[in-house]
Amino acid sequence: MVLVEAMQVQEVAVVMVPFAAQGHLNQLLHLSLLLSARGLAVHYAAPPSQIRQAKSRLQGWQPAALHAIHFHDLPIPPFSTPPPDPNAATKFPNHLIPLWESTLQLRSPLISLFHSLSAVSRRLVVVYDPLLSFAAQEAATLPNAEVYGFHCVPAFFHLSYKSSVQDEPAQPKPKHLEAILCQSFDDCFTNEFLEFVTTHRVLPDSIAADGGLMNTCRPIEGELVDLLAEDPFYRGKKKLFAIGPLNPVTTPKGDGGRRHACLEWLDKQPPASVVYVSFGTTSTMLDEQINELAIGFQRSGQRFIWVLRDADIGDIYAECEESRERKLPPDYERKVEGVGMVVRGWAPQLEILAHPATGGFMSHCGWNSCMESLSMGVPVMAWPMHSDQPSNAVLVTEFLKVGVVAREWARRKEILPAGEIEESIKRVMVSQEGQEIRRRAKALGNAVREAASEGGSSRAELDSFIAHVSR
Ligand SMILES: O=c1ccn([C@@H]2O[C@H](COP(=O)(O)OP(=O)(O)O[C@H]3O[C@H](CO)[C@@H](O)[C@H](O)[C@H]3O)[C@@H](O)[C@H]2O)c(=O)[nH]1
Repeated sequence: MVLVEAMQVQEVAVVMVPFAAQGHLNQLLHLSLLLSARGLAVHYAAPPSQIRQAKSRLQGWQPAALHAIHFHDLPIPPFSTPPPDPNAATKFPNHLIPLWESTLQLRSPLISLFHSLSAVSRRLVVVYDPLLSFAAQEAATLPNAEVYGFHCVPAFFHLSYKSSVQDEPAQPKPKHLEAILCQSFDDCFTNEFLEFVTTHRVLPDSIAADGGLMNTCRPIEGELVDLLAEDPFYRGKKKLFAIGPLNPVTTPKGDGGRRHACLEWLDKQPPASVVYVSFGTTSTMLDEQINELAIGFQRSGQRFIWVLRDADIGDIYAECEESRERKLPPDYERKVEGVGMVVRGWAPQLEILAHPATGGFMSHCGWNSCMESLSMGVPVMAWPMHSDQPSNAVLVTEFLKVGVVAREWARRKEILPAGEIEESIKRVMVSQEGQEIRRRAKALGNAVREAASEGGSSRAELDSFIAHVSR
């Protein structure tokens, strides 16, 4: 009986179609590993440099786990990889648009892949990023295919974004959520990106999706997932599976290789004493702001690890047309030695957040960072930059109350002075108010980890998704 079930599972081929950006590649790679660990045959299809990037930056899994995934390097035409512009009017990574334009050419190699897998599988299950919804349109033409949209952002973002843009009357919301969900955030996206989305109709309104998968969970926003499931797109027809966090929630053990120096340093610090600072892979700070951050951290007197890097370029393995030297105040790293560490390359964020010495996270609130922080019980100092981040910051600080706003969205065009940076660090790390925030973050972390463990709600929804696609 067990053997028959296992064979049936193998008759299902799951194909992941991630959008080309670290925050998107990463979530679908975690999901691939979760599904393949449960016996499904998983295929991950993307341009070669994106696959290489996703694999090399994976955290929380033993590298050998990757051998179970079938990676498909799909060709795309050459594209330019300009550097990010720190002086741009908004922080949205417009410099990635040439890459995204080029990934529109994935349609043809994807069709070939879908056809060949469909021919040898009882069922083809395509999990696609809605920013590449042509993948769903193509797969849906095959008789044995099912398509599931994968949402890289929380239900909160969908609900608040829909409230701000939709022409039809907004979906009624419970009174207590009305104010929090109806805030609108200007300038989250650039006109160039919105034009890209509209011109290529990468997000058509009515994709024939069979359901949706969300990297979120009931302890974080169960009520909001239920509300989203009431949306006319899902109501009564399609199932939404809240299966997050997708990142491993037990302290990652490392792979026996050399540990990053910042982890060795963290080992020597007192519990919950270090502020981790990182603004993800799509944001670039002005030199003036870097200077204020440096002074603010130093003045706060708190220990810190600061990941000081620009946004990724389109192909991180290509030579960048120009690279910027990010200056710190003179002799800064020597002056903060023992208290603060500046990391200029890639930091092991998941391990840092899971480390008992980490007590707070100054973050741009990208959804991976939010989920990683929420699952490790680390409170947030929110500094949103673009996209879903302003609304994620509201979710974390106003709805969940596990963080403070470090930089208000309304002040996005200002250089935030060192004094205010110092203040938000102290609010979380050492104030009376911070004590309560830290307590809530810890309790939520426990609940999120339970949700992802045996008997938890996210595990049950993942089981239900696996049973559904393997039926
Ligand atoms: O030195 C570093 C820098 C980043 N990370 C990891 O990189 C990921 C960053 O992802 P995220 O926090 O989501 O930020 P972005 O890279 O900015 O992600 C983009 O994609 C996300 C998912 O759609 C959106 O929520 C964001 O707004 C969008 O900017 C996380 O897993 C981090 O752990 C590291 O491990 N080390």
